[in-house]
Amino acid sequence: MTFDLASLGWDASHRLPDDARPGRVTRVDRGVCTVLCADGTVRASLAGAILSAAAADPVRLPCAGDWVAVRTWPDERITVEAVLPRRTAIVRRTSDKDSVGQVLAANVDAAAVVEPMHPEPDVGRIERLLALAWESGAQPLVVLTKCDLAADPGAVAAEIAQVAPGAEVLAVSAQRGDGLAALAPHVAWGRTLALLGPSGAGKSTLVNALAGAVVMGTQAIRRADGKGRHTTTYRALIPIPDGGAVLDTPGIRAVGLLDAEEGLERAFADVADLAATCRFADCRHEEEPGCAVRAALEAGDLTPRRYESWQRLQREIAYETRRKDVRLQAEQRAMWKRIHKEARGRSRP
Ligand SMILES: Nc1nc2c(ncn2[C@@H]2O[C@H](COP(=O)(O)OP(=O)(O)OP(=O)(O)O)[C@@H](O)[C@H]2O)c(=O)[nH]1
Ligand SMILES: [Zn+2]
Repeated sequence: MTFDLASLGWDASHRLPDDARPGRVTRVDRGVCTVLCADGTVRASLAGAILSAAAADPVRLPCAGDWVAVRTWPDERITVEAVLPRRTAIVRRTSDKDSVGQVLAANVDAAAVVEPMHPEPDVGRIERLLALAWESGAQPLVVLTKCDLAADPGAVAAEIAQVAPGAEVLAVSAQRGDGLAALAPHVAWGRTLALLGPSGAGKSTLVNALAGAVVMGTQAIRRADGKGRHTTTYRALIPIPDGGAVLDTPGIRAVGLLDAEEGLERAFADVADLAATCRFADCRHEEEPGCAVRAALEAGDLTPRRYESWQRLQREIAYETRRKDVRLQAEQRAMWKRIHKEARGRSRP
């Protein structure tokens, strides 16, 4: 089997180590990457250089969507030798314990925040995921699924557009095929669309509709064979027959933000623009005179819900960034201690 990597957006200007060939990671399971190369799909383990880089920073681990350099050894073993520089990366904070980043998807051109219209979209979750999407460097959009179940899909889409400045908002029904044409430009030749959303939002159903075939197990199918509720247990990049790819992320329950100030500014451009016109540059939007944010709240141009959502996400980012800095400082101190100890050991007669 041969595969045209250009259909997935391969950029031939990437430099590869000698004896290595390019490929794109379609999924990762416990350190083993499935990589789509020009001569077909291979399973590859991680080279030592990647493992040691990842020990210092888990963001260096390959993830779905990464372009990598693959090498086949004389004993037929296949390894991923390097992760090529990412154009875009969707990074979340992993656990609440330590402020560490985890890449959910790499090199995607568009990042769709997928949220069901029925029973009703979770506006706060859309805002949070939009901040993550903007931060990634990809073009964010909002895909409202299951529009066949909504009484007035147009009204819901218009309402969500209010909290998604700069992002296209689409209403789709994978079941009926409604609205899918509007997504086509994002999964065209050379382009990759990532789907971000909660379990049950209909991401797998959407992937199948876009791929024109059943490539992902959906919840409905899974229920039939009595398995668990969360159907997508891995991140997967799915090539689309006419070129392009969709990258499905697992039903992510919690998405923490980390170092996402810029993403937040973009996702809340309306509020950030207001804040920029407050009389004082360091306005806390409390009692200060000439506060444009308070004025907008009083005039009803800004909803208290959105204002509070913005403040909450700002606080979260500030807190996590501080925690990460503290952790990095502690790691650095531990490293210096070790170096000094070793040096003392060596200088002893
Ligand atoms: N009515 C209607 N139901 C849909 C539509 N799309 C998906 N569903 C249903 O919604 C449920 C969840 O869909 P999935 O595609 O499995 O959801 P998912 O986001 O992939 O969930 P995870 O795999 O757990 O992350 C299934 O029962 C689907 O049949 C749609 O357009 N209309
Ligand atoms: Zn103000």
